[in-house]
Amino acid sequence: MVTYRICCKYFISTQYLFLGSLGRKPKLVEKSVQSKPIIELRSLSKSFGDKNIINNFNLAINNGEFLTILGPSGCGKTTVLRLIAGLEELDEGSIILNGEDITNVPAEKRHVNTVFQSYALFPHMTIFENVAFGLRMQKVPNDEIQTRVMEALRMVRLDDMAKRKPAQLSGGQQQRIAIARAVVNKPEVLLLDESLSALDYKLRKEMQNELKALQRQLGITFIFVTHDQEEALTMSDRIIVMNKGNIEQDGSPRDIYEDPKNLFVAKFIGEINIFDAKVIERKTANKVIANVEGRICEIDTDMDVSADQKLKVLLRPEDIVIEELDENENSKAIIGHIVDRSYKGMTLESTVILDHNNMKVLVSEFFNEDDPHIDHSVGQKVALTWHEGWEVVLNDENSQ
Ligand SMILES: Nc1ncnc2c1ncn2[C@@H]1O[C@H](COP(=O)(O)OP(=O)(O)OP(=O)(O)O)[C@@H](O)[C@H]1O
Repeated sequence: MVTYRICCKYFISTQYLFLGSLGRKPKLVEKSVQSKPIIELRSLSKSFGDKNIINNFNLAINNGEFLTILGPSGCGKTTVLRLIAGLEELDEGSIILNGEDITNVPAEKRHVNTVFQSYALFPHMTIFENVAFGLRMQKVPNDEIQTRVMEALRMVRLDDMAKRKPAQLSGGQQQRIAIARAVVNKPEVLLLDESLSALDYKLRKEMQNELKALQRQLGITFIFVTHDQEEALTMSDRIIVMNKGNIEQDGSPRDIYEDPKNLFVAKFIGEINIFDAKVIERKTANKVIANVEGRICEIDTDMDVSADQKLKVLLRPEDIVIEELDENENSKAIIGHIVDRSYKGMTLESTVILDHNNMKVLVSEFFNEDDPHIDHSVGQKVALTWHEGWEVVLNDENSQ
């Protein structure tokens, strides 16, 4: 444990220093998925009574992709999933699976399977019979059922539990059985609706890794629905952020976290500090001189801006550099004082109140015992700047 923590600290702090010297965040190696769409949702609309839930919803999901639909409760995530599964009828639009229009194909004939939040295992049946159920309904021969069920159970590493009943399994194991029951039908697409939300924190973390590994191993397209942003960032190749039935942003986890397109996405994913800024003048094609909370500095933007235009500058807690105030050295910084400080394992978090407007700013520093700057304390006057180029700049009028 100690070695692990030291390694982590070393990795993160060296990465952090390396980044600081480069002035940009590290490149991640991202898995490539086939760019051929397996599912196309074309202009979907759905209302319940007179309440419109989904309106003109368009999305192409690539073959082999782990796609997460993320959004607040009630935004329509499950409705999208149920429309794909054929469990709800569309008002308008069409659904294409592998080039074939399946809009009017009944749920049981679609090559998609759903794993729900409640695993819905039959309590009186053995694990084997639970997994075999769909195949028996399809009148698959017995010897083939035997082979396919055991193969699916081996895949989720529960083949030694085939004779048990669901009540004799833990929550995580039951969840794996629900997945085995879905994959035994060899679906082209697996739909997972809040499938991990009933698990406790530790098990949930383990299952996130297992599910991701399983998806890579199976090569099946996964469409995963969650309102948990951390889960979405950890597991997905691509995230769709939804709000009130619309797509706010469609991108890789890194795009969504580091380059949110609007304030809704920025606030929904992780912590963010939102500074008011006013344009002074353009300096180069992608740099503007601006007044950000009283700090005259350069910000990165190629937006078409004019003098005095209001902007928003968005900074994650880890983007901000916090230093002890030295009036001579930090005259170009934003000034405040620390009101709270908390240890988070690999990071130290400070809450800073800005002197000029009492705004609360959250700052996160990677923990490094050798760094004297980490020695800040509550009450201390501090100067805030940020790693050049890490800011996200939004138009004030677009950022509502
Ligand atoms: N069968 C239904 N009849 C009437 N209203 C429904 C029905 N199903 C869903 N709704 C409504 O549609 C809206 C979207 O529901 P949906 O379940 O798709 O949201 P969600 O984003 O998945 O939310 P959550 O994260 O809470 O599950 C909600 O206001 C919900 O009350």
